[in-house]
Amino acid sequence: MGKIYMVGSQKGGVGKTTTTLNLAYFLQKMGKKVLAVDFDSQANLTACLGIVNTGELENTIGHLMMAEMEDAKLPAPKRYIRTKEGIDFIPASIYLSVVDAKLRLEMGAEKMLSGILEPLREKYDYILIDTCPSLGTLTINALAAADDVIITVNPQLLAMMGMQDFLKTVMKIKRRINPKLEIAGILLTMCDTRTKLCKVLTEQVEDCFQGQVRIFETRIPNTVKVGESIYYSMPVGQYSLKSSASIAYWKFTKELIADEG
Ligand SMILES: Nc1ncnc2c1ncn2[C@@H]1O[C@H](COP(=O)(O)OP(=O)(O)OP(=O)(O)O)[C@@H](O)[C@H]1O
Repeated sequence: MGKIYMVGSQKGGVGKTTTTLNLAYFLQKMGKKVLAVDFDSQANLTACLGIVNTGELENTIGHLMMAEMEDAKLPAPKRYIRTKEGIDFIPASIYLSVVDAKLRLEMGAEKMLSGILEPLREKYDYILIDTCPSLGTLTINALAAADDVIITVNPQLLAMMGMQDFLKTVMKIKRRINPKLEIAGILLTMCDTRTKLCKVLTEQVEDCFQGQVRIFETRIPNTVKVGESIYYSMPVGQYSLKSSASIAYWKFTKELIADEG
């Protein structure tokens, strides 16, 4: 049975999509069967996987969520799961924002994504959910579906802002909806160790969460190679295997699954 990771954060632009994409890439390089789910109406992960006109897509995660809400039969997985570079994925589009608005009025709304992903567990070793930067109904759905959360933090932005709110939401969902939910750890992304600000904010995260939440040893460096790889719709591991970000994401993938045996 596959394990479901949510990659989340209350902040935008902190490397959630980049982490989901590269984790998926390196897991499949290790021979694991991976499904990446774009659960953000910005559809950045979908674009990173080579689909540009996302507005024209029919079988997106938004469409599946709508069908789930309406108790309609879901299409067969082969109709909505696509594959790029060995990574299976479910795309997103702006339609997910329509679903978001409808979800708020729906009874038992927090379990919709779980209803879609549970039957897929048996086909995959890992299911990775890329989420939007909010604490709204979509994020709650992702937390209700996940086993573990990877929290991405960019220590160049005000790293601590909103972290406590995000952790409180995770704990609330664990208590009320999804008792198996755990925090896999905090991943520091876009680290520029040459800058004083990055060092100060990294220490702040360590001081605040050490002993409470795991902080991954691997730090993802800030490098132009990531932007370039996204421009070419590729994981950085594929675009530039020897780049510092690629090496770091490879290390992070091994660190993440090391305890799983
Ligand atoms: N290690 C890195 N080095 C340099 N740039 C990076 C790195 N990681 C991500 N970026 C860039 O930062 C921007 C935001 O990254 P990303 O889309 O992964 O964040 P996000 O948290 O998913 O954003 P959102 O919350 O808007 O979905 C992108 O332009 C991406 O190319």
